[in-house]
Amino acid sequence: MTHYDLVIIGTGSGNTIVNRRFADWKVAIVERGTFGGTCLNVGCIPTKMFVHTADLAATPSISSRYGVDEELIGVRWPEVRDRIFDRIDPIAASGSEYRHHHADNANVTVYDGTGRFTGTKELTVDGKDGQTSVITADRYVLAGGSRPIIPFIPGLEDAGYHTSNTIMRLEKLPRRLGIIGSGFVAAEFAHIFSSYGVDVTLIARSELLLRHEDGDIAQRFTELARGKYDVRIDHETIGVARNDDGSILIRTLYPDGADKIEVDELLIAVGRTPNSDVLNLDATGVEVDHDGRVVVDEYQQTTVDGIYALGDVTTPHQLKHVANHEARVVKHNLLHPTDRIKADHRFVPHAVFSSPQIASVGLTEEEARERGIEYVVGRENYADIAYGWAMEDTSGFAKILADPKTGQIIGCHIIGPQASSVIQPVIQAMSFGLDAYAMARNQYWIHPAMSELIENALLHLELDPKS
Ligand SMILES: Cc1cc2nc3c(=O)[nH]c(=O)nc-3n(C[C@H](O)[C@H](O)[C@H](O)COP(=O)(O)OP(=O)(O)OC[C@H]3O[C@@H](n4cnc5c(N)ncnc54)[C@H](O)[C@@H]3O)c2cc1C
Ligand SMILES: NC(=O)c1ccc[n+]([C@@H]2O[C@H](COP(=O)([O-])OP(=O)(O)OC[C@H]3O[C@@H](n4cnc5c(N)ncnc54)[C@H](O)[C@@H]3O)[C@@H](O)[C@H]2O)c1
Repeated sequence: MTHYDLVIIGTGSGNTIVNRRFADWKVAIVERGTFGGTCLNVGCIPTKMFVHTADLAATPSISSRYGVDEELIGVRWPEVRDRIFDRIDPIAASGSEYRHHHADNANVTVYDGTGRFTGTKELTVDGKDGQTSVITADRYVLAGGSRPIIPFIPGLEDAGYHTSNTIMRLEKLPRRLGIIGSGFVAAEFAHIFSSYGVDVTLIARSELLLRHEDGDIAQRFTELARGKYDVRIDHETIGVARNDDGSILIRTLYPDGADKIEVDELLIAVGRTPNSDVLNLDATGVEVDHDGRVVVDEYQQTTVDGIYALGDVTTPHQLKHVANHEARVVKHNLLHPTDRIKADHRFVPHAVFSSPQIASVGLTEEEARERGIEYVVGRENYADIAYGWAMEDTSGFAKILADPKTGQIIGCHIIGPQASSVIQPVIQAMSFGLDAYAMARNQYWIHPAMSELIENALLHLELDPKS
C-alpha cells in the first residue's frame, strides 16, 4: 500500500492545485474519465465554441434590418464539430501526458480509475486497466465534480437520449431536436441547434425558462425564445418511445391537455448531481447534505480534518469560476495550514451564453423583496444607448438594484448583447464595496461603448442625496 502526502480525486479544477510549490510532496491524482474534467471536455469550452459558431449562423436571419442581405447557405456540421474537438481533445491528452510523464511531475503518480474510500484516509482505486490499487494519504482533495441528472420518464432508457456529454459529438445534425429542461444547458443548446437550422422543441416543466433568473429577465428570455423555436412551457413529460422509423415520440401533459411531440434526437437537461455518491464517503466520516453535496466550512475543509473539497461536488454554484476560486483556496490552505484563507462566495456571478446572453450577480428583485431588503432599481435599455442603436437592439436591458441609503449595489441583471462582459465592472464594484453613486460619476465610461448601459442604469438609481 503506497502512502502519499496528498491525493486529489478529479482533474477538473482539482488538477490546477499541484505545481512547483508541491515539489517536496508525494502526490497522487485519480481520474476516472477524460483528463481535464467537465469544463474542458464537455462543458464551458466546447459549448462556447459551438455558441460562437451558432451566433455566426444566426447572423443572416437578422442582417437585412441593417440593409445587409445575407443568406445562410449551409452548416457543415462535421467541420463545425471537428474544429472544436480537434482543438480540445489534444489539450486533454497533453494534460494527461504532462502529469503522467513530464519531469515536472516526478513526485506525482496518476491513477486512471475510479476512487472510493475504504477507510478514513484510505482510497481504493478501481483502475481502467482492471487493476485495483489501495492507497493512503494524510490529505485529500475531493474534486470529483457532478454529472447530468437523468429523470425517471417511462420509456426513456429504451428510446435512448443524449446529455450534454454526448450531444456535441453527434454524427450528423438531426432534423428535429427535443430538449427536456429549461435551465442553462437547455437555453444554450436550443440557441446552438436552432441557429444551425434544426427544428428545436424545448419542453419546460416550469412556466418560465431560466426561472431562477430575476423575474423580468426570465420573462423577457421566454418571450424571445418563443420567437425562435418551439417552446412548450408548463409541460410534464410522461413518456418517451422510439418509433419504428427511428424517430422519438415524447408525450407530455399540460394544464389544459396532452401533447405528442416527434423528434429525431432528444437532449436531457434537467440539472446535475454531485459525484459524491461514487466516493463511498461513509467510510471517511465526510458529511454530505440532502442534495448530495459534500459539506465544507469556509476554508473548504470537509467534516474530516485534512480532507478538503471544491467545485461541483460541494458547491450549489456549479460554475467553473467557482471551482477555480475554491481550488486556489484549497491550494493555499494545504500549503499554509496555520494561516488558512476563507473562500469568498459573497458575489458569485453567472452568465448564460444563449441568444440573447444573460448575466447576473447578487440578489434578484424577488429575493430582495422576500428578504425585506430596502432597494431601488436603476434600469437602462440597450435601445437607449448609442451602441444599442448601432445594433438595433429592441429587447435587451440592464437592471441594477442598490441600497438607497448607502448606494451599495445588491444585484445586477442583464439580458442582451455582450451581457457576460458588460456586467464585469458591477461585479468589481460589489466585491470592493464601491457605491453606485461614485461608480457612475468618479470615472470615465468609454463612449459609445456597450458599458454605457451600466453607466446609465447607475445614473437612474434614485439614491438618497447623501449617498
Ligand atoms: C454543458 C455545460 C456547459 C457549461 N458551461 C459553463 C460556463 O460557460 N461557465 C461556467 O462557469 N461553468 C460552466 N459549466 C459548469 C462547469 O463545467 C463546472 O462547474 C466545472 O467544470 C466543475 O469543475 P470541477 O472541477 O468541480 O469538476 P469536473 O470538471 O467535473 O471534474 C471532476 C472530475 O472528477 C472525475 N471523477 C469523479 N468522481 C471520481 C472518482 N470517484 N474517481 C476518480 N475520478 C473521479 C470526473 O471524471 C471528472 O473528470 C458548464 C457545464 C456544462 C455541463
Ligand atoms: N453558462 C454557464 O455557466 C453554464 C452553462 C451550462 C451549464 N452550467 C452549469 O451546469 C448546471 C446544470 O445545467 P442544467 O441546465 O442541466 O441545470 P439547471 O439547474 O440550470 O436547469 C435545470 C432545469 O430543469 C428543470 N427540471 C428539473 N427536473 C425536470 C424534469 N424532470 N423535467 C423537466 N424539467 C426539469 C428545472 O426546473 C430547471 O429549470 C447549471 O446549473 C450550471 O451551474 C453553466
